[in-house]
Amino acid sequence: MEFLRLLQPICLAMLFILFMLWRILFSCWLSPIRAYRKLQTNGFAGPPPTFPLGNSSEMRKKKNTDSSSGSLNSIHDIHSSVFPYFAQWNKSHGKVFIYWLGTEPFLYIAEPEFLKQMSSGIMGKSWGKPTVFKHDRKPMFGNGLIMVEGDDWVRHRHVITPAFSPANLKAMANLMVESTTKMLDQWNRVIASGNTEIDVEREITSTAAEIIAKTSFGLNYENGRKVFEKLSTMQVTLFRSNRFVGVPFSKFMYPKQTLKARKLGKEIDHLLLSIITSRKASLADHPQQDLLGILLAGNHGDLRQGKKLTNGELVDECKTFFFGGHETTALALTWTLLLLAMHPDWQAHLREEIKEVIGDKPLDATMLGRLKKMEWVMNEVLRLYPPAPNVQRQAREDIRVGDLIIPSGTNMWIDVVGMHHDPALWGKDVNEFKPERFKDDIHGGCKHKMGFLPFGFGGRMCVGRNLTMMEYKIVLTLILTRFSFSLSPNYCHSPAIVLSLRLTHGLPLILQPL
Ligand code: HEM
Repeated sequence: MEFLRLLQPICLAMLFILFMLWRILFSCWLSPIRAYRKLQTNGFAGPPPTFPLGNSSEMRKKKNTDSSSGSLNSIHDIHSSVFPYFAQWNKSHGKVFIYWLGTEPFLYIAEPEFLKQMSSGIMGKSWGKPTVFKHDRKPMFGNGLIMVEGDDWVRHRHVITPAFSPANLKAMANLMVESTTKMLDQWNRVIASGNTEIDVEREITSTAAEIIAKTSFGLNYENGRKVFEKLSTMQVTLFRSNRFVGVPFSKFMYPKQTLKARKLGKEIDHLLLSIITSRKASLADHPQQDLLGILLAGNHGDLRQGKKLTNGELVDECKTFFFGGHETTALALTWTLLLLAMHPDWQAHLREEIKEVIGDKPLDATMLGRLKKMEWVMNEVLRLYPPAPNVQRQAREDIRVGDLIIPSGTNMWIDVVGMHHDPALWGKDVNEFKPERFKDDIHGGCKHKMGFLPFGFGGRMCVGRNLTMMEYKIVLTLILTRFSFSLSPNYCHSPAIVLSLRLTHGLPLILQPL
């Protein structure tokens, strides 16, 4: 009897261990293999994976050998340096194939017609985001608009979209002028002290952070800086550690980074929650016209009726705005300054246009729409150096593309850099800086409308693109009217992916006041 009583907990413990082993075996081995077989029987192939790393070790090896700085001759031909493994597999497997991140199969897509057919019948709310990235990026975006799915995505998008309306954005123009002018005054002081070389990447990034802190949260830079610094540290911790994404238990291989990212995530949540709580308390007496103020003012009604975000959701959206709102725009501007430094003729064209459109009048948001050449330049920069270098999806239903079926649950990786640098879509001059491509064609002469995707596609297209366009034009106009610039001999060209497409060694420019 006594023996039986002792046996019971041991049996239960063994059952539990067996259950856990079964779950691990199922999620790390059986389920991915089943997904892989399904993809294979549906006609998809790719580089052979090994268990449990998939193709990750091959990808890491290629990255380590191929991502050295490029020569200035083929400077913009970046696909083979930022995604050397994809460039290699493009040659052997074409523009649609399967590769593995750990035990997660991904369908790689760099073929616009395939993308068009795949996405034509799918609404924004019916797309998923790969579960492996949702876990991986949780401290960064939580369940903000970039990651949320289904009816929750509809509710978030419904509350957020009006905050980015042209009327609301116009009210932010003065704040942008103010922060940029402060930066340029500082450049003048540095130059007056005898130093004509400035790392403009650092300067633009911190001004873009100041702009988003003011336009999103009505914060001065000091308060915004705290959130910004923690987010930047988290980004580097999460995305520069060369981790094995998708490999089971890989987070235990880097416990220090995992714990650091989690701790930073909590600190940021805490900071943002205190900002939101105090803003809510003062909403009636001090309504503010920044993004958070507009969100809070519109955020009434019943959660179930789809009109309201909880405090936790607001925190996640603020993180998303902070990250999505400053880094991508700062990168668009920084890559532009690199290209304009290399092409002084385009600096001159833009100055001429600014003179015609704005003249000596104070800069005002209503004038910006007439800066057409600046739009061509922006598009060409986003084509050559897209700050968001890829877009990811997960199928939530079986999707038919011609004779092929993409099974529900399939992860997809859309290679934006690959499509933007594909000579079959853009012609032989694909790697040349030619803003005039966009003169009479919003697709820049690309042979397929879905070959140019700097802001994503379909219902999930970037919600902040109008804000970006306004900030881009204001900052660039002010820089061009006050300075001419050329590339410093200290510049080292080494674009790299750290979630976004970034410059590894900054952008030192030689500046000359006009
Ligand atoms: C040059 C600047 C920018 C670029 C290149 C860019 C790029 C993108 C891309 C490619 C997507 C689609 C992601 C996907 O489909 O998975 C996206 C979505 C998004 N972007 Fe941007 N973005 C920029 C600026 C901004 C700004 C300024 C904000 C906000 C302040 C912002 C907020 C968002 C949000 C919230 C989404 C998710 C939309 C949804 O899924 O419904 N972005 N962005």
